[in-house]
Amino acid sequence: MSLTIAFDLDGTLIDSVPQIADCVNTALATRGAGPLTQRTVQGFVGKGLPALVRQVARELRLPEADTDPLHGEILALYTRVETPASALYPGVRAALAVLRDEGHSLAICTNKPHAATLKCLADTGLTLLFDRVIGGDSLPTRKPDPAMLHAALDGSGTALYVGDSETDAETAEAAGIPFLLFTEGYRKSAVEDLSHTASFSSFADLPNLIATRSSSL
Ligand SMILES: O=C(O)COP(=O)(O)O
Ligand SMILES: [Mg+2]
Repeated sequence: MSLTIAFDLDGTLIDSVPQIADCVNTALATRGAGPLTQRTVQGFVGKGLPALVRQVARELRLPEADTDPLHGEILALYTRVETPASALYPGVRAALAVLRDEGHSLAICTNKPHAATLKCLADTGLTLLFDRVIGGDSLPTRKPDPAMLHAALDGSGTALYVGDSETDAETAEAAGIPFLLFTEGYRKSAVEDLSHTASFSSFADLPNLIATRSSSL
């Protein structure tokens, strides 16, 4: 059966924290603030850029009035930063190609800003694999509101969502869509504490996992 499969991006297909931390630290350096470690920045990823900037400002006790300019500067850097192909988690490209060859429709549902998402997909050579790309600023609401996932799935009833975080688990639950949890991303909770249909730790296993699951959808 052919499915529509939506994928989260940061911490799911791409280990993007080094690029995100670079953008954050470049903007902070102009204020004489920071740098933040990649580990700290990783803890702020998953709810979109405005939430990340609020957490950066709180961490460094920056003046409230600086939050909007900081967001604007980080967004401008984020839209231009190069993502190396080596940032893809192992096996991602091959797994996506197999799923396309099997006739599934693929989409992106990420809280990363849309322009930065398009650049990241182009840099890593993934653009043509996806039929739809919904970014964090594509709609009036972000994940965990289910609207983004519904838009990414474009009304398809036979669908799956693949992601790495608490936000993704909540989004899938709110949308009523089966959720496959990639365990090697940026989650903070134990796997058993996240609502999910199945989990996987290697993209080499994903096509088979989806083939097994699709018979019960
Ligand atoms: O929080 C972000 O900006 C992006 O995170 P996501 O790709 O995991 O949704
Ligand atoms: Mg993620």
